[in-house]
Amino acid sequence: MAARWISSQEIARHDTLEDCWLVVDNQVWDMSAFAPDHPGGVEIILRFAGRDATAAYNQIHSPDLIKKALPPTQLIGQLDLSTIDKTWSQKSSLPSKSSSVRPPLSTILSSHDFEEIARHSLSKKAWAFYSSAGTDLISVRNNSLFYQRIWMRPRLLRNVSTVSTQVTILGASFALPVIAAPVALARLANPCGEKGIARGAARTRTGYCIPITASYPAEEIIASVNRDHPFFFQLYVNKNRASSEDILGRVWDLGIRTLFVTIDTPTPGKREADERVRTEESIAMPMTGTNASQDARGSGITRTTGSFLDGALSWDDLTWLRKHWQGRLVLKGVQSVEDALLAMDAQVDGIVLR
Ligand code: HEM
Ligand SMILES: Cc1cc2nc3c(=O)[nH]c(=O)nc-3n(C[C@H](O)[C@H](O)[C@H](O)COP(=O)(O)O)c2cc1C
Repeated sequence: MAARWISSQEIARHDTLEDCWLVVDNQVWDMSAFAPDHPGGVEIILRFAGRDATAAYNQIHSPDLIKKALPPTQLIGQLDLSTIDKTWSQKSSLPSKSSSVRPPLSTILSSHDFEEIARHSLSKKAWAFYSSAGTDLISVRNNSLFYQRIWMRPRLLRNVSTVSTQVTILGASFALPVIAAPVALARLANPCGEKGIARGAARTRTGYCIPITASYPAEEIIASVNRDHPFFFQLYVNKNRASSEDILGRVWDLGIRTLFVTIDTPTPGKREADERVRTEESIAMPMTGTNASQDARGSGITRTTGSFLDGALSWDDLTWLRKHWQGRLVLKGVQSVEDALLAMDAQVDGIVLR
């Protein structure tokens, strides 16, 4: 088949995650499907979307990798060299080394490494949001100290040549006894947002509790995963109960059967670091219908998106919840023995501490 010649101007128009073309050695590749799964991170691909990535690509990869990694159908043509103008040449030089370039995943050894890299590579606002905690940070600091009090008492001389981390949690079978917690607005850290987390969870057969505060609607998150996986869903109850009922119906229709209802947030926390860093772009939560904004007090994402939270929620509302949710019910955020006992009396299927 004759090569299709593509002008630099046309290539430049395909510069988004959903519609992402990239040039390597004058060949034009459609990276839209591969970009979110690029082992070197989606950001670097996005940075070259609609541009010539030859120099950056060759610094890292061998020339034939691209043909091995991408199906031939993604090769859509040849850069028409006669259309190269000044704008194209300028954009196609190597970008200066920026702190937003993250090291290869394989070099990250622990969650402390992740935290350190995030501190330097996230936007100021994203870092303030994810790393901040309530008021004087007393709970968050002490939580880490309490974790350090948990010690193992190893029993030895057991045959551990084959071990299995396989586990069943709330009726769902996982490869590891770990569930990724619901954390709002993952898109602040990466354009794939919760879709990326969901894909990773499905690929590694680990749990993920999709938050109502996600940056994508649950429908889009689930649709981006190309295999069956038992996802959980986290609900903050809305003052407008009809809105919560609608969400519960949507989540059920997606095949989700386990609901975590967060009960420790009758009102948004006072996250001071998050208040202090201005919100530069509009940040929406499609399922809560709220947007991050700024006012005289500051730019706290938690506060400005949390106006829907229902401070009137009480144990009596479990009857209402049961009426609209036939699946498993977990209460998230229990912090005292007394409340754990009340949860048992209410016959919920589980509790999450803190
Ligand atoms: C243009 C098409 C590209 C394709 C098809 C592609 C494909 C891949 C593949 C298959 C890997 C897995 C490891 C390997 O086999 O080497 C990888 C890793 C990686 N890629 Fe790319 N890549 C592309 C462009 C780029 C560009 C432009 C950069 C810019 C710096 C880049 C940076 C990286 C990095 C840093 C890794 C590290 C992986 C690790 O060790 O964790 N890639 N890429
Ligand atoms: C930035 C951030 C956003 C969070 N968003 C949510 C949320 O939307 N819903 C929820 O139930 N919990 C949310 N949480 C709480 C976490 O799910 C988790 O319970 C908490 O961070 C304690 O776990 P950790 O010690 O592993 O951080 C959030 C926590 C953080 C730090």
